[in-house]
Amino acid sequence: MTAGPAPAAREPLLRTEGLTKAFGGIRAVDDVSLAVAPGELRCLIGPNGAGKSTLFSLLAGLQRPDSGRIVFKGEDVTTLSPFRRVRRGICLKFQTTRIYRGLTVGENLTIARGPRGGARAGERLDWALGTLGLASERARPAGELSHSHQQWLEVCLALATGPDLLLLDEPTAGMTPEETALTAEFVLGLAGQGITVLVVEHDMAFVRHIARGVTVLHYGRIFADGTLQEIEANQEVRRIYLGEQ
Ligand SMILES: Nc1ncnc2c1ncn2[C@@H]1O[C@H](COP(=O)(O)OP(=O)(O)OP(=O)(O)O)[C@@H](O)[C@H]1O
Repeated sequence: MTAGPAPAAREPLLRTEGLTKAFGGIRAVDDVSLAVAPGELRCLIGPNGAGKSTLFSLLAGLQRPDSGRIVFKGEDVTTLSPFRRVRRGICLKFQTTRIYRGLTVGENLTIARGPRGGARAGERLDWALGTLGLASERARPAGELSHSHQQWLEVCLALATGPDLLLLDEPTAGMTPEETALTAEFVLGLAGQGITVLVVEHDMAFVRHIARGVTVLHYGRIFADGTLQEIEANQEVRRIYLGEQ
């Protein structure tokens, strides 16, 4: 049997080329070239100050890079505003909550909802609210929710925009191990529904639960990239990040 032609490489959903952002003398993000395939779920890890949040803020358009490009679905979005990126399908869930605490859960969701995604986005949102225990809380002021439910509401608000690429910055911060496990299951569920997800996370229990591709940032650069197994077996990563000698 003769071998057929090699399958065409899949066009990444997101690509960065030489992305760089400095603050004074510190290169927070330093020449980062990254490709994320459609439907991929990837964790971004690295020591404090490695540049993870800055990279996310460049991807979401909250800051402009000094140099380099961001290409999303084949379009150069490097100079687009955050609002226009959301319209194109990139949405960031912040590390800290940005909900309107005095408004109800339902009102927060109404404000966040955009024109993208149609019925499918609505179904995903209903699934998310049910999975995270928020479906019965629609009439409750968001400020009365527990810490974890506020975090989850924030994820749902990002989801309400109908994203193709969801950026989650430390979604399990301050959560119990049980809440962290539920968040990991939920993120796996999101990926199962075709949403591409990049997650910055310090909690290795979460990263292990997800057990997908991992990118390690260190001093603003991509230090290592691979499967969870490859990253955990990498002695240099263990030394810089996992705290081993
Ligand atoms: N607005 C800013 N002004 C000056 N320096 C900044 C600014 N934002 C980030 N930095 C610096 O850039 C570097 C990267 O910071 P960043 O917050 O992106 O790292 P991080 O990997 O997200 O860290 P952490 O895990 O602690 O959240 C750090 O040295 C930080 O002090």
